[in-house]
Amino acid sequence: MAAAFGARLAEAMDAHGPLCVGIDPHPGLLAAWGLPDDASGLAAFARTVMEAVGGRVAAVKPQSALFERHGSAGVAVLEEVVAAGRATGTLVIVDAKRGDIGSTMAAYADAYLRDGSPLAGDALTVSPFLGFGSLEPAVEAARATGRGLFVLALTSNPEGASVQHARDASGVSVAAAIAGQARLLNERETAASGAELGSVGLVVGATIGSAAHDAGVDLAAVRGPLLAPGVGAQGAGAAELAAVFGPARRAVLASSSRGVLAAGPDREALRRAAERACAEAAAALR
Ligand SMILES: O=c1ccn([C@@H]2O[C@H](COP(=O)(O)O)[C@@H](O)[C@H]2O)c(=O)[nH]1
Repeated sequence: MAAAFGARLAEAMDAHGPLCVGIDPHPGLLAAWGLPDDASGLAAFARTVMEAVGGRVAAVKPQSALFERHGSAGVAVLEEVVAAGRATGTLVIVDAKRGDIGSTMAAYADAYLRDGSPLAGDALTVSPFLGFGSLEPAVEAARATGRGLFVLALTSNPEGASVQHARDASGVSVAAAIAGQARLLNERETAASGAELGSVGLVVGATIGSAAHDAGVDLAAVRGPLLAPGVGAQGAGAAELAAVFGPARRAVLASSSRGVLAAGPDREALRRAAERACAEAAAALR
């Protein structure tokens, strides 16, 4: 079995810095790159990004929806991205936000977290809004194969607050309850392995301002990686990263998609855009 995802991610961030480049082939970006909005354009886009940043950043995060919109041929391109990540030693976080009843979750776990599956990258984003316990098959598959999960907790979109900040009768917010469950799993893993970070991360948007504090979420206590989308096109930058994550900042993997991809299709320009975004994130999270 591969080393645990938390340890592999910590090593990748030490080597390359705290940036994940999102691969989001939006129709507008395909057009701006002079590519057709079909599976051939998608493949050219994804290959260009991987050639530009593969082996140079800690992780990439393909957005599954933007591959799925091209049907089975698009999903085949997502499989290519997973393979390219493996070939270049770049961690692949498949952003598919899966979540369902346990029996169906087991099938998602087979697709995205089992050795030998062409869609299985290094980690998967998952949704806990059918109950954290429904994620158990994914937790188990990730643990068994050295993969990781990023559980939605405080998302970067403003609409997320209406659910995530809601409190139960004892005053605990939904986000704090999710963070507490991740913390328990990471405590178990890190107690056994001695690793700094466990493999059950959270998605916490870089755009959320004081929401972690307001919702009673102690991000540092989670002892798991914190995937922070919202950098770049959604408006967050160095100041927001520093303010949102405070004492948890060493666990943060900042994620930017359109903010980097807008520099394409020139590979050198893409590479430089990723380097700039990484340097900014590193300075903010030091
Ligand atoms: O809370 C969340 C969770 C996931 N995302 C995803 O990240 C990227 C952001 O793209 P940008 O172009 O950098 O805005 C995208 O795939 C989202 O689905 C998020 O933004 N917020």
